[in-house]
Amino acid sequence: MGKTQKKTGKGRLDKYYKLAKEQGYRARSAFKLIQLNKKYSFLEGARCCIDLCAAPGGWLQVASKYMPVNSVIVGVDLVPIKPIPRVVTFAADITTPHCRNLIRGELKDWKADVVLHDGAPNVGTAWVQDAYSQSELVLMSMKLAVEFLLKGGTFVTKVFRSADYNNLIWVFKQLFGKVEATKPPSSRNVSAEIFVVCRNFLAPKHIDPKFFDPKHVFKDLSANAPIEDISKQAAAQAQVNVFQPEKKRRKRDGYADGDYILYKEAGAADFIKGDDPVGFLGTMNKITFKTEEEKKWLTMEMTTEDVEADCEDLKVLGKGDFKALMRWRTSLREELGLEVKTKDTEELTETVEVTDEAIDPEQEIEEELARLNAEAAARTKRDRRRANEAKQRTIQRMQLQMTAPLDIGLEQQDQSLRLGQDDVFDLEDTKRGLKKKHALEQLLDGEADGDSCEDEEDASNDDDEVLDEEEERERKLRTLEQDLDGLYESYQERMRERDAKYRVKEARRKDKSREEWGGIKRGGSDEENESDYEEGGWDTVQAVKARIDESSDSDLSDEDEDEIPAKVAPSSKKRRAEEVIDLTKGAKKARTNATAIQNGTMDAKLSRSAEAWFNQGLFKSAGIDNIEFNNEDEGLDEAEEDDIDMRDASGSEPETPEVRGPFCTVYSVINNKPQIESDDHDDFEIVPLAEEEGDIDMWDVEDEDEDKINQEKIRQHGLTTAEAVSLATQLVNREKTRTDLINDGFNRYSLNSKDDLPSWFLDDESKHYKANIPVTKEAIDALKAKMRALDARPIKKVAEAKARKKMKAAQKLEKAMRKAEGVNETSDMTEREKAKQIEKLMARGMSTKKKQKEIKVVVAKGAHKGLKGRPKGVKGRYVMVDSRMKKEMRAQKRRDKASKKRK
Ligand SMILES: C[S@@+](CC[C@H](N)C(=O)[O-])C[C@H]1O[C@@H](n2cnc3c(N)ncnc32)[C@H](O)[C@@H]1O
Repeated sequence: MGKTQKKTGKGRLDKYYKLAKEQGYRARSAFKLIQLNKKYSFLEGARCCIDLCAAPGGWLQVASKYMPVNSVIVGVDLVPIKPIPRVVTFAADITTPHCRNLIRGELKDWKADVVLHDGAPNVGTAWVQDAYSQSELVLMSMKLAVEFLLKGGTFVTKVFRSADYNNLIWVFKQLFGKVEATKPPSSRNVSAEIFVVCRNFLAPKHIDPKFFDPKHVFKDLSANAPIEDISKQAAAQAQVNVFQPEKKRRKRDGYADGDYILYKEAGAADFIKGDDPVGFLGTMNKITFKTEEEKKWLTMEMTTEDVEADCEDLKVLGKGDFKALMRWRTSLREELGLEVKTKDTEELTETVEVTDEAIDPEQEIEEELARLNAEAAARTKRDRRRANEAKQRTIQRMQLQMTAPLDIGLEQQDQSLRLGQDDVFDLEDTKRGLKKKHALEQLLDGEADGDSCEDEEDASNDDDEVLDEEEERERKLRTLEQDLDGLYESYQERMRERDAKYRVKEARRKDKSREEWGGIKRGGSDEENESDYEEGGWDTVQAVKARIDESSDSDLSDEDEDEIPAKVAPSSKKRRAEEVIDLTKGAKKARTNATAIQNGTMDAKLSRSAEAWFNQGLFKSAGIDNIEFNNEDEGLDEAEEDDIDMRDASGSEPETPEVRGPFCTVYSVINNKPQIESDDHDDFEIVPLAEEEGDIDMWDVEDEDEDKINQEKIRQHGLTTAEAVSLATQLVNREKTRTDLINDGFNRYSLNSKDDLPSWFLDDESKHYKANIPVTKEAIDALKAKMRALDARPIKKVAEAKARKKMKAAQKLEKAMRKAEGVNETSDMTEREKAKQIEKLMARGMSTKKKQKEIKVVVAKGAHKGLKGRPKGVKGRYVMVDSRMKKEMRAQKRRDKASKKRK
């Protein structure tokens, strides 16, 4: 019972239902159109679309989303549709001329590029009748479509697979160039619906009206096969229904013709005494107890309340209920003497086909041997793989100093026990257990119908299954993960398509993630191999692990250890030299900006030691381009400052460009990249890499030059996060040393295995699973001050306008001065006149007042009366006024003048 209800109840609330809710579509059917459009792309280029049978409006929402902005969308349905932006809707029956007129009125002489039809008549009558009216509705919608469709247009319709299906397709093919039937993934499998996409409307001049006449297009249902044939067909169908009640709704191949009545009742006697109880249960809705004999059966012991309830409505029964009814029938028949017990058992077991062919015993032994061999091989393979995995894990832990050699034994013990490493709660195992138990119960019950036979087979195969269960589980997990990955990708894709904000966020996140821990950094690399050396600690460890495996579990040989640094060393120098140049620039900036807080607000907050640091000559001496920082935590070595110039005159690189300074370290820490250093000298300790690049998992580093980019960013904007500022301050104040920071870089967040983890999970982790770098109050205050300073700055346009004004004033002044010089040099003027003239010129040059252009007032009288356009003889700007206005203006001027004088 339960199963059937699920399909109609919560079972219907599938992922598309949830997606529709999530994305604001009114109906899950919206996804059908989305998927159809994805396949055939008919909406993107359409300028006019008619949706027939559009309520509640899911398809209209999709059309409005995917069609160009100015397109016309019209929706019609029997029931009114809630308004949708830029969609016109009507409530009308699509089979009526009224509906046609409404659409015509809306479209005027426009033609539609797409006509959609997802109509479904109101169900309730027999299915065959429903199918018929559905097909009829399709025909009607096609009639409307061809009337409004543009040549080359598309008609999308829903049809049900019934006897009329082929006829409909034939008609479509007469009118459209391409006709394809498809079932989008969002259409439930249990539904017989299919979508036909008819493209390239041929727009023939004359269309035979018979194409739209259901009588001609479809078969006459009344002229069907005789009733006995129909009932036989129904009975055959019913067999399937009884043993697989959950499948009884599958009607994709169409229903038996002529089976008009949906609700059927029959007496219990027909069931008990009839020859075909299974067919009976499949076709009937109810078993009645009307006759005296039947009523007597009701009082019998075997007719339990459950049986009675089951008889009430056969359509809602599950497999178990049908079995119960069959058992009831058998026992009643025994009671009535219609059947003897042995025969009954026979009957029940007759569905079990035992194909007991004579098997050669030798062949049997060989087969058994082969099976056992295969079993043993599989087991050995599995054990070996597990042992390898455990070994790799141990080595990795040892490398990270997480495991003492003593632990190894413990782990191996765990491995041998295996139990401890399995999931405590494994659904699959539980299921299998239940399955076995069920099979056992069935055997004890002695049930022997088709299904129990299946179960028995299952039980007998269980031993074999145990062998493959591990693989099976892994396979399932893989499939599940792939599915999830796929879904996640499509989710991201959708988000990207829909949401510009999301794209920006993603881009920002990627930017940010670049600043996060990128693994153990190598000192440098060859140009061409640079990207390989960008890899992180985990990959490096992985690579080492791979090598260890290759050299059959032995530690790295001395040879290997020597070999790799030798390979890397020359390029590392070059790389470091490049960093020096970048860093020195960073340091120069830092000098002026004090720990890269460019506005200097941080200065006040810095401790004395920090001040001392920034007061060093290094920061004060202007024009220093190349500064070498000492690699020691103690700060700059005076002696080494003399060796500041890293490049000789020819620009060639220095031999030993050993440069690491606090800013470099801060930068590394901001990037969360610990750099492994040896204690005794300044060079990096190179963590050996595997030779085979293919073995190395790449980090998600998108830009090979990310270090440079980040350094550039810091140079331009300073340290922008509170974490970075805190670390920089701590470093400068000697509260932390580089070694501390490097050690901090190895945290529980940085070296997790990323093996086989799905991308959606990694994405999520990269957002949230990271170390919390402590921030100080001072750092936050400094950043706030920086932001305040930024806020206080005028906006670009204002600044530009001011600058323009300033420039113009300067130009004016310059011009005045030039003129004044000219006046000064003239000989035909007295000194007094010259001085006066120069004073005048300079006053004009200094004045910021704009000379207002004169506007001529023209009175609209005489020749100018009623004149349109420029009056004759008037040049420049003018304004037409009537004489009154002119007088008033003159009076105003007089008054102004008088009041000025009085002042
Ligand atoms: C499956 S729904 C359509 C869902 C719609 N495509 C959506 O996405 O929201 C079928 C619709 O067909 C409508 N319908 C059935 N017969 C109709 C007719 N003769 N004229 C207009 N609409 C009809 C029903 O009212 C029902 O709303």
